[in-house]
Amino acid sequence: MGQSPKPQMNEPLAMWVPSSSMASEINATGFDDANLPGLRLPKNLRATADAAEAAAGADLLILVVARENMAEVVEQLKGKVKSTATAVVMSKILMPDPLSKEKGDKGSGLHFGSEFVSQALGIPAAVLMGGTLAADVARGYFAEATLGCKDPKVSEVLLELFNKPNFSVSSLPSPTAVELFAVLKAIIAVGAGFCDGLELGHNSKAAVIRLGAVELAKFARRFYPEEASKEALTEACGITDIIASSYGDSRTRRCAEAFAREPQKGWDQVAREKLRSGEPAGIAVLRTCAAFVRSHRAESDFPFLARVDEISASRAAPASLTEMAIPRVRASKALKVAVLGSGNWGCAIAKIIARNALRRTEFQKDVAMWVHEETVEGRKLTDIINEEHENVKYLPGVELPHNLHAESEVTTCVRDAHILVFVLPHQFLPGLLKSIKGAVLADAVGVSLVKGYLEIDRQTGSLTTGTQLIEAELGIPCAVLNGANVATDVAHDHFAEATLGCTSDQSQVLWNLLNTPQFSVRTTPDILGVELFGGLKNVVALAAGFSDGLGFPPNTKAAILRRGLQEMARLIKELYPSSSPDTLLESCGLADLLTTSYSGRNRLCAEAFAVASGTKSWEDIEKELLQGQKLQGPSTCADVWAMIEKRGLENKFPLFTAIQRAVTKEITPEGVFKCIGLVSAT
Ligand SMILES: NC(=O)c1ccc[n+]([C@@H]2O[C@H](COP(=O)([O-])OP(=O)(O)OC[C@H]3O[C@@H](n4cnc5c(N)ncnc54)[C@H](O)[C@@H]3O)[C@@H](O)[C@H]2O)c1
Ligand SMILES: O=P(O)(O)OC[C@H](O)CO
Repeated sequence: MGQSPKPQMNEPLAMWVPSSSMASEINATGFDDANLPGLRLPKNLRATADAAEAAAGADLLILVVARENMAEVVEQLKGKVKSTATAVVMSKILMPDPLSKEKGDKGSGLHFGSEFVSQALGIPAAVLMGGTLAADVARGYFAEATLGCKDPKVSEVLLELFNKPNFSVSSLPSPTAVELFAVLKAIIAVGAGFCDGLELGHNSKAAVIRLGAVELAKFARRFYPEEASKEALTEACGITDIIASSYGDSRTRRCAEAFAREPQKGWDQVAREKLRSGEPAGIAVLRTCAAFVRSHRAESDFPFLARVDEISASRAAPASLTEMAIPRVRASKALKVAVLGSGNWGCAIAKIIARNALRRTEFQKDVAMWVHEETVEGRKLTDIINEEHENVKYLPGVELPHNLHAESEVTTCVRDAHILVFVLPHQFLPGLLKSIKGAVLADAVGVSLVKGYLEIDRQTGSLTTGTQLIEAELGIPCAVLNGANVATDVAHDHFAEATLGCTSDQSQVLWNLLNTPQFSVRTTPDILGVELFGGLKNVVALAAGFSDGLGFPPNTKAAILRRGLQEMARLIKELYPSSSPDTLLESCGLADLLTTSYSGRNRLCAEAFAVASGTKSWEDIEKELLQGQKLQGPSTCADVWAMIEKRGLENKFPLFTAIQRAVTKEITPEGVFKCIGLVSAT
């Protein structure tokens, strides 16, 4: 490639296939029915079962070979490739490094595909990997990938070769950085598949994916400190690939789902039934990586990996995936708790709080819950809740603890309360605060579960968040709890995680109040980071709903979520430069974006909005689909947009800008994807 940097793509393109009968079939028909049924291959493609013949005279060798064929293909190529050629490896392969003992402590002990190919053929190897489920890429739907290439000149040529309007490629200077995420993400897809097989619901799945992503970043930092660039996680080879393979129909996820349903079948049988082949590639990656971690005696630092490995080796039951240690309780004075709000999430969290109050001596046993009174089938909602222990309108079918008391008088509810839990739709927060001002204890503490309260000063563009408003109006400190918490799943005790942003003096008591074995709370001092991630995901979830409404496949949806997550983090940094970059990987960040974008109300309504093609208003859709619950995305979006516009930041936030234009019908939902360059060829 050195002498001729621009490959000539108009010449016949040779493609190696595993058998001569397959080669003849493809050359005769123009179709590869085994791998890509129904799609005609380009006319200049010529199949051959002889790898050396396919590679003869080539400047560029694209290796996109199944794991089980890679060694054989490379063997056939040895000594037959041009010494100036470059390989581009797309196969996601991991093997134990045969040289690791000789390398001693310096050796990583793992061998990725690019290193294997480069060493065997004596030529440089780049990689190209991302959220690229093949069938959808072949059909022209938008997808994105990351090129890992050491040589900047070669990188330029490859970017030109691969970048298309519907296939967006960016580059990093290290192939290993790309492979670390794109290959090891298979372990996360195994965990995601287990969640699907166990039917754990979206919060649990988002929590499992988040735990996996955190461990993957930690693994990279620990064992590949030079290559592990922070960016790789938030590039297409990281977040996009993790999401596409955990939610799309990736082979690893599909097999793991089947294994969790019937572990007695074992991987071989599951793979035969689901893939018509042997053990899926992701399981080989999992085993190799787990053995490597054991050899470094580091299992206790990678509990997610260890647990997924135990389940896959039938040493633990699939259901143990989300087991958590039972927390210890510290006794102190009995605190009165008031829950302000009684909607879908209000009742689900009140159930947790009331159960913890019964168990733990530091809380008074009776918990008060303020209900915005209304009549349901001729009866007061407070009476129904107090007599039948069920909120039949907002959380039907879930029994509420008997020590939870519904109260319609808000000042009675907050009287003498030490802890005020704010959990109502953001649009009603200012009204509530006005009505309780002067009625709360001076040493009370607030904790806000409200997502999306962002008050923008239209003159200056300055921002007041919900916790800031509570502190200013009531003169009490306020913590925040946000996370991947679709309420109905939490109410049914499916495992979920949440992030508690609070000061150190509040953290123990609030954690004791909110944490349970099924609702795992992690604390951070980054209060505003937690709160803003919780609000901003409402906006990105609208784009996820548009993607579903328009029928876009998993690669495209994963790409829009990655772009959204980037803009969320960028806006938080812009507003609060001291916020922690680590908050993105807490439940309130990545995991909440996932659960909302796959099963939340914002997603649901935005999908309906896209399907209606401009014929329905948001108000009508909310009424039709949410049975009295509240949609937050469009109004949060308007607030975010006001902030962006006032500060002149449109260019830095193209996705938020485009979503606002679609929400207000200035452009179509499809226009959002076009505005940020996600164009599908179909
Ligand atoms: N539902 C979820 O899955 C979920 C999960 C996590 C966080 N959240 C967040 O929690 C907050 C509360 O959401 P929710 O799901 O409990 O509410 P919801 O969407 O179920 O909203 C209905 C609630 O609003 C109340 N209401 C209606 N008019 C009112 C008024 N004028 N004044 C005061 N209250 C009024 C209703 O009585 C009812 O309690 C929101 O910020 C939401 O984003 C929701
Ligand atoms: O249903 P949504 O879209 O309001 O999202 C619900 C929760 O915030 C998910 O954590």
